[in-house]
Amino acid sequence: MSIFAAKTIAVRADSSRTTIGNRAVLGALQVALPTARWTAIVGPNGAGKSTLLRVLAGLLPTEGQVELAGRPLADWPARERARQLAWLGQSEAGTEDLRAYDVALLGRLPHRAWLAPASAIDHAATRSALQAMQVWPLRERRLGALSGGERQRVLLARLLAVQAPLWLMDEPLAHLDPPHQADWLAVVRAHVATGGTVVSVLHELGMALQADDLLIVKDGAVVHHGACASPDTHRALQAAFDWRVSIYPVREHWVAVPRMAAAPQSAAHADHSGDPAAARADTP
Ligand SMILES: Nc1ncnc2c1ncn2[C@@H]1O[C@H](COP(=O)(O)OP(=O)(O)OP(=O)(O)O)[C@@H](O)[C@H]1O
Repeated sequence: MSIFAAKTIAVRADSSRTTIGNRAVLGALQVALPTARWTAIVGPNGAGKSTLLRVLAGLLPTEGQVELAGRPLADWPARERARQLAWLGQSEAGTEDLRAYDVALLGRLPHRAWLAPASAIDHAATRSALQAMQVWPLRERRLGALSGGERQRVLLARLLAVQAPLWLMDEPLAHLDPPHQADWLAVVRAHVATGGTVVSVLHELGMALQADDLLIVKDGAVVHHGACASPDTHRALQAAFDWRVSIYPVREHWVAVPRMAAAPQSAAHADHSGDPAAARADTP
């Protein structure tokens, strides 16, 4: 059983400040992200979303403490931590000459002894991850020779191959077409349904609203953390984007539509869904 199963909080950050160089990028933060839920981190450009994700992953030092499953990150042996937390960064580079198969196999490194060859279990996990992302047929191709979407799916396969309970992902849907976005959502939902935890930075608000919870970041601060379906969360989301986004229900989902600055109020507030709840999240 995963050590996360007994914890209600998968990852927690309690920090007074995070700096990059001499620049304070994040202010004081108290973030506690629950186990077995999918949290999407959203906010305007430059708000500090990627920085926060890197802090949660222990990739960027912060003035304070980050805990993974109730234990300070610094207290985790590196290999054990790498088995618990799978990471996908934004615009990752450095493995362009590797075959897609070998890129996904990198996800198995935390499971392998130093310099030990990959085991049958490692190969099975790699194959299953590549198949889940529908890139098994591309396994012999170099990463650098793949399209943007194919490449992203190989990197997602590397994350899956770790078989970690916690996934931290920066823009996982980058370059993915709608069917592959839907497939990724299904993979995330299956992970969460079996007790896994997902934290992802997402720019596409319609996709972010499919998560369980939103963590809204603005100007280096967390301004809201709440359920995606909550009206309070919708209002906080709109406020974070200076009311330049409208939110409407469509069947069981929420959609977010950018609003043109000069659009007449009546047009910007138009609701074609027929659901009277549609208008409620649209007013400052
Ligand atoms: N290496 C760096 N050196 C200096 N400043 C940085 C560095 N990386 C990020 N920043 C700054 O920190 C702030 C937060 O950046 P971050 O990438 O976390 O924002 P973000 O919310 O993810 O933005 P975006 O939506 O544009 O991807 C920005 O003002 C950015 O310019």
